[in-house]
Amino acid sequence: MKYMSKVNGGRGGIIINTASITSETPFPTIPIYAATKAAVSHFSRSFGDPLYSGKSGVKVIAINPGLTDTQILKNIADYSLYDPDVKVAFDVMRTKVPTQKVNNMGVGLLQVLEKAESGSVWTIENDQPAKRCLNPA
Ligand SMILES: NC(=O)C1=CN([C@@H]2O[C@H](COP(=O)(O)OP(=O)(O)OC[C@H]3O[C@@H](n4cnc5c(N)ncnc54)[C@H](O)[C@@H]3O)[C@@H](O)[C@H]2O)C=CC1
Ligand SMILES: CC/C=C\C[C@H](O)C(=O)/C=C/C=C/C=C\C=C\[C@@H](O)C/C=C\CCC(=O)O
Repeated sequence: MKYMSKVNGGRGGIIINTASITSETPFPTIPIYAATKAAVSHFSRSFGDPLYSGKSGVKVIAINPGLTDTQILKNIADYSLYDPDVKVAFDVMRTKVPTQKVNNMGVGLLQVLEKAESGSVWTIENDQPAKRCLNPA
């Protein structure tokens, strides 16, 4: 921000923070992970306010990916509280929710870069276009 800000002679820009759809709803299998993502989303909404972006010319935006086919989905044990039933519960959840291809994150990100206002949060899931996430819904 220090170097991007127009206040300091920078050119402005866009910061995209990666949250998760787990930031929007209680998520018992990964409570600490979900809480940190809620913080990322909330921080982006606040720091993206025109109070800051109006002067700096730097937009701050968050994205909430849904389940996406990457390595992190194989590392659930590293992120959950210790309980042998947690991995089972997570795997059951995964059978009920579609996992999107990584490519859709790239497509959705371009859509967000083109149209998102500073302070907005966007969900990208299920191989669908990016959709603005309103809070409260
Ligand atoms: N894959 C999914 O279903 C979802 C992923 N996300 C978020 O997307 C982002 C990217 O994750 P993925 O590509 O899915 O996972 P990934 O496991 O494929 O990639 C995560 C990368 O972060 C790196 N990393 C981990 N800890 C680090 C550290 N302390 N310092 C520097 N690098 C570190 C790892 O080496 C790895 O390259 C993460 O913030 C994740 O929480 C959000 C929602 C859903
Ligand atoms: C490190 C943890 C591994 C993956 C988390 C992943 O990166 C992530 O952020 C996204 C998860 C997305 C989940 C998508 C589906 C949500 C479905 C809801 O209908 C289910 C709601 C609650 C589930 C309760 C639970 O499993 O804890």
